[in-house]
Amino acid sequence: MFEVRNLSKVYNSGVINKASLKAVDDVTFSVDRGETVGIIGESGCGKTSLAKMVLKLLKISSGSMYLNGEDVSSIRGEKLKSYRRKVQIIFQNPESSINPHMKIYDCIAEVLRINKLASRKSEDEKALIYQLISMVGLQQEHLNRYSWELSGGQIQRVALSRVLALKPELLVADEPTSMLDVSVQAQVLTLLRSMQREQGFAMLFISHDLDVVRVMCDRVIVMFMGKIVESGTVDQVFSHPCHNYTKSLLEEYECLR
Ligand SMILES: Nc1ncnc2c1ncn2[C@@H]1O[C@H](COP(=O)(O)OP(=O)(O)OP(=O)(O)O)[C@@H](O)[C@H]1O
Repeated sequence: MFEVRNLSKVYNSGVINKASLKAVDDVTFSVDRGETVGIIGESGCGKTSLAKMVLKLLKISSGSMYLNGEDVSSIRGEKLKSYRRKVQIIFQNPESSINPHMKIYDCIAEVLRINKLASRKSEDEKALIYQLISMVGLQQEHLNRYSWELSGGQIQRVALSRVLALKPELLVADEPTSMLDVSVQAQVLTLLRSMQREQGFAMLFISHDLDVVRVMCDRVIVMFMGKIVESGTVDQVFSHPCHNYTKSLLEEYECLR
């Protein structure tokens, strides 16, 4: 469904003393419809750079990406617009994707209007918005509030309702619950899984939290200094890690349990 082949990202810096850093180094993997692939690794190993390339927010230095078999590495114009609708992200910090000056109703309506998902007849739009918020467990009274009048978990639900509206083919979840209270984390993760079951999208799940990865993912990719050093099913990687870095990551995890 979605595939990256030999993807790399090199950052160049310095005007006089030119320096370059290979943040993502020759990464190849795929994720299928309905499948969740976890991406784990220490801070600075290149997870976000990889996610940004997948989202086409960052230019790739080399390699290629395919969605449903089509090479999307250098698409532009209408094709890029359509790709951006099919590939969505849920951020760590949901506030960053919700305009604090708009009521929640308008934040959701904005997505429907930009993507022409409901006729502008207010009744059609309202019906779809009511349906979306009920799918993510919010009530109609929340629609009349601003994001700063909601809890972190409720804002993440609003962000999810906007993603649901677009029926994405691939969802990149970048630490989607790390800013939430532990009690709310489980609710949001359960919601994410039920959304995936309903809509069937593929998911790339970036997380530092190995417990969450264990519960959410089918397969896992371990990154170290920009490279994939290990990958496999969650059971394989957690029970029989091969690479020294994965072993130390899991030892640390076992100590904290
Ligand atoms: N715009 C940039 N210009 C130069 N270097 C960058 C840029 N963005 C990231 N880097 C560097 O690339 C490397 C990978 O960064 P990246 O943010 O992809 O890592 P990460 O695994 O997502 O880290 P974290 O878990 O802390 O978010 C780091 O060394 C970082 O300093």
